[in-house]
Amino acid sequence: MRAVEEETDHRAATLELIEATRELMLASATTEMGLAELHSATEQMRAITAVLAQRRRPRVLRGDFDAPARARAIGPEAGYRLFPFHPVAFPMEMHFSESGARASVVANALFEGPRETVHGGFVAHILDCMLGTLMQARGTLALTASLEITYHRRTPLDEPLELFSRIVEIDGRKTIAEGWIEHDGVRTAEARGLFIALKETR
Ligand SMILES: CCCCCCCCCC(=O)SCCNC(=O)CCNC(=O)[C@H](O)C(C)(C)COP(=O)(O)OP(=O)(O)OC[C@H]1O[C@@H](n2cnc3c(N)ncnc32)[C@H](O)[C@@H]1OP(=O)(O)O
Repeated sequence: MRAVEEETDHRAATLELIEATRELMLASATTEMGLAELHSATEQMRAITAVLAQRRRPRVLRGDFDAPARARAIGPEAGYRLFPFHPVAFPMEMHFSESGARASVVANALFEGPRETVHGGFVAHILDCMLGTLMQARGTLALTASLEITYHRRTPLDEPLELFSRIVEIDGRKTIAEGWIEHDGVRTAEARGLFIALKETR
């Protein structure tokens, strides 16, 4: 995979920290260790938090706005990782073609809504990311004005999911994009979004 963004050592170290945080979140939420281990782990985590909180920035680090466009210019072999510095965002890497985008993901236990099923809000988050980042990759600074999600069937946890998005129509500042999630070749959810290009430059 070709690296799209230049990373300073500090950003690279932050990436690793965030990856470790994701692993910690899953381990914490699913551990069946005994009381002693739970108390001890909590104490250690609070100690780590105290160290990290000594110097903070007000917001999570952001990726470079142009990085998706650079990935799209390279072609589908280039991967663009969304929200790499944000442990709560759904971890996904998008690949762009001339006309659309795709990604392959697996949703773990942290994203469960109904039993064994991805929460509908995370489905919307994933699809909004697929549509919005495709807009970004096309060089348009646009926000979601509306997003309609149709949940056809349950989107399963711990199973390979294929994500897709494409542009349907462009009319001045308005773009309609659609996206969908497939499991085993069957669509579980679809999205249709209206994006409005901002008047101001970023
Ligand atoms: C810097 C990095 C940025 C990365 C962005 C990635 C995107 C990720 C996707 C997201 O999650 S975005 C976050 C969720 N969305 C928002 O917070 C958007 C909140 N809404 C707004 O900020 C404004 O309503 C919006 C920018 C969408 C539109 O306001 P404007 O003042 O720019 O638009 P205006 O009111 O002039 O309307 C322009 C056209 O769009 C139409 N329009 C606007 N909102 C609409 C709507 N909701 N439904 C239908 N049409 C709508 C409006 O009628 C009009 O049509 P006409 O040109 O034909 O007259």
